[in-house]
Amino acid sequence: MAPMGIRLSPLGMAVFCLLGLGVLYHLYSGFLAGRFAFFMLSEPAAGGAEPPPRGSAAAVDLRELLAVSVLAAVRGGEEVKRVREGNVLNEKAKGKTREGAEEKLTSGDLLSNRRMYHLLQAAFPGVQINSEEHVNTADQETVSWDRSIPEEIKQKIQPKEVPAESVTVWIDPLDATQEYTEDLRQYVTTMVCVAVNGKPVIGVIHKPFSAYTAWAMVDGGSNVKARSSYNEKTPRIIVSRSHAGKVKQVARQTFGNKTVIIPAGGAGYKVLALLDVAEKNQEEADVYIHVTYIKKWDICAGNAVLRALGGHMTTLNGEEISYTGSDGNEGGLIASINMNHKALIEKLPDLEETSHKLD
Ligand SMILES: Nc1ncnc2c1ncn2[C@@H]1O[C@H](COP(=O)(O)O)[C@@H](OP(=O)(O)O)[C@H]1O
Ligand SMILES: [Mg+2]
Repeated sequence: MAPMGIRLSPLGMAVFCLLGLGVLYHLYSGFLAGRFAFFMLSEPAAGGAEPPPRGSAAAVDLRELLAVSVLAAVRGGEEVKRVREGNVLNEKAKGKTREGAEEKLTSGDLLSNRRMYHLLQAAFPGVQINSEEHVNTADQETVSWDRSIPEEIKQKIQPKEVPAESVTVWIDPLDATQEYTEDLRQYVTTMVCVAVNGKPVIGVIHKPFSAYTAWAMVDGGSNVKARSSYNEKTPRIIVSRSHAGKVKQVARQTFGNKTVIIPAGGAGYKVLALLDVAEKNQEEADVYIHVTYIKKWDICAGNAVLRALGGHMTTLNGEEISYTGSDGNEGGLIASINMNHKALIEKLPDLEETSHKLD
């Protein structure tokens, strides 16, 4: 039997060619070409977020967010400094911590918060912003961002888009308020943190009284680095001076009675103490430990900076802290860089047991 042959009529051939041309045109100019170009140009988003379609209204560029975060920390810091130098703090008590310490609020906190919040909110209206102080939305401060990106950020950081809904920004308009009221200016910082899907990705820590700013972005770059060495055997431990709880006992139980303990104000200041910060009023330490309850705006920026530089900040049980949802962190914290963080955690006493023994 002869093999079956397929014969196309001339009309069939023409239809077939037209269809082929249509497919080629679609590939060249349309949807797929755009998608291919996007994947060629961008790396996976920081924090594991799926990259949104390029140019989509719901996308935000992390490099732009970093630039605005630095600006917000600096502009907020101007208010913090102005109020302190004017000596009219209007100090109030806004409540008490769980341990019974008075939580203070000053005009420095409120004016800095107002500036930082409105600047970030106007630049990124689609992004969730959590700030330490209450924001009066009717009281719109018009601080706008001129969209300029500082040269150093442009050189070190590539644009990186993520979906706006994956981002949570945490603002601390004045860290170390207690020390601010005592005029211990060296401890005071303003901080901004950007979390993507709960992971801290961008951290900015600014010292308003010495015009020093540290920033870092995970998988991006930074203007600050780790020190060249740390003392892992007998680390100097930096701890809170005004919300200490049992941290000194925990540090001594872990590292011995001779351990050097440095009490200091501010979570931002204590993270900077672990880094190479050329600042005359900055102490140095090897590990930062905090045992009482603390809020996420106090620790997110430091966590992002440490993570970007290869360090760690976890709860005392070694769990990562998620920067979405509730604003509190219950599990204490331990922060280190260029050390075996897991080994540090294993050395810590069982906290439940410790708190019974120490009561
Ligand atoms: N037990 C606690 N409860 C509530 N806030 C706490 C806390 N311990 C520390 N903090 C806050 O964490 C920041 C750093 O604390 P410390 O200086 O004691 O290390 C301070 O933030 P603010 O100054 O921004 O309020 C402080 O209020
Ligand atoms: Mg704070």
